Amino acid sequence: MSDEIVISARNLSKCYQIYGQPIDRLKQSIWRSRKKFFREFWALRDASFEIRKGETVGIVGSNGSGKSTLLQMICGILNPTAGEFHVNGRVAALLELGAGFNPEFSGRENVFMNAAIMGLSKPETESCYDDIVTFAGIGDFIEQPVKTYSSGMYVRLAFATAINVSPDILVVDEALSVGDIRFQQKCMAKIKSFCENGTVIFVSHDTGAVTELCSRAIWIEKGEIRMDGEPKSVVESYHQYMYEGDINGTDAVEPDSPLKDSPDGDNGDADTEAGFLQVSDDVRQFGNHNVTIEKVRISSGANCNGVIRSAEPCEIGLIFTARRDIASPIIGFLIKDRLGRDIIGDNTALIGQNMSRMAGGRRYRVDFRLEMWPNLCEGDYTLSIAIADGTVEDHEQCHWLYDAVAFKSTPVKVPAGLFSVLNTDVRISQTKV
Ligand SMILES: Nc1ncnc2c1ncn2[C@@H]1O[C@H](COP(=O)(O)OP(=O)(O)OP(=O)(O)O)[C@@H](O)[C@H]1O
Repeated sequence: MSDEIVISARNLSKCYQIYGQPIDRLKQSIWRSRKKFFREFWALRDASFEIRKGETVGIVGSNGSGKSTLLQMICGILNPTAGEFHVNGRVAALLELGAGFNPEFSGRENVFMNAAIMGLSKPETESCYDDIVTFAGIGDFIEQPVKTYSSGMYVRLAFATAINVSPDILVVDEALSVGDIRFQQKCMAKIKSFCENGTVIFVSHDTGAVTELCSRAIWIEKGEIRMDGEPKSVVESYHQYMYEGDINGTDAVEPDSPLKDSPDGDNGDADTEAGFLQVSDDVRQFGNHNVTIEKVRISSGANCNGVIRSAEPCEIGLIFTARRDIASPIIGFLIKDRLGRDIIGDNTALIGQNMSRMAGGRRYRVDFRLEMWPNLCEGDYTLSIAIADGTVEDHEQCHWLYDAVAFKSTPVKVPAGLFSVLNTDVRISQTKV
């Protein structure tokens, strides 16, 4: 990444005019600015940021938060209502693929026309033409009018054109549908290789892809930038916001309210709690605090919270106190890798474990026993733990601890991907030729 700023936005805003009924539009055109027949809706307000050359920026946010509006302004498809905006370089938009194609023109003519719109000279387009045709893989159809193309062929050619004309900035909407699974993977591989050197802006609901692909993330909510920074923290705050939406209005007790004494008088036992780590205050966490997770442990044999070896049994344990009755507890864990990608997770509801009501004022311990720790890539991982009340579809988060424990996982054999199965038989047979 260089220091060169390729996109800069200052107080960028977009306001739509919402008309109650179609006739109001006509009235507005007659009355002009003397009377207002619409209400204003600010899809984006005061967005300020700078994007440097080589950055891969993921944009996250809930539905209708303003992500596409921002992308469309970056690509010049929409004009801002207010604010300043500068783009330094050629932008390839993978948004509405093929929107600029003329159906009567052949594929070849459309490639040249689109490339010209993106600022390429004829010799420049000629030099990348073969790459475009090879990437699109539509064979002789390239000489046919695009109105004869299937929808898949249409987007293949549009994608191939956009990505092969050496753009400086690639703008991608994840909702982009680019044909069959093989072509989608080819597109993702192309986008990933572009990410290595080019500048990419990437809108996605797949927060795992954002932490994996991006060097920076911007979270937009209700038309405003809520957070801009390192992808893992931005995604965690966004997740937290999404869950807190569920728990608004609950009469949660204060996190620091005194705990009731346990009716059993059982407030911890040094022997049974061996290896458990006290949750420290600096662990990122959220929830309504109807439950407080106090201690956590991941262990394998004699190893606690340090190194977990593949193919060995593993236990994940937590000790918590219910401050209120929890009618339908769901307890789960999530293992993430160093890029924040979710690798393994499970919870009592998915396991089918029947969980009875947990009584307020009592202290509980839950242990997950994993028969065999999977063969994960060698590296650093974290354990997140959560307790919710409700069903998988509809619940309140009581206490969620992000990355409560960090540990290393060592494989029994080097996996070719993120992990591998533990035992694979190979059978070789031969016949005479
Ligand atoms: N042409 C338009 N006229 C009026 N309102 C619009 C128009 N286009 C978008 N909006 C509104 O602006 C808001 C932001 O829309 P936008 O498409 O940018 O959201 P988004 O974050 O991309 O959503 P999603 O994740 O669902 O794709 C939404 O409330 C949407 O209804």
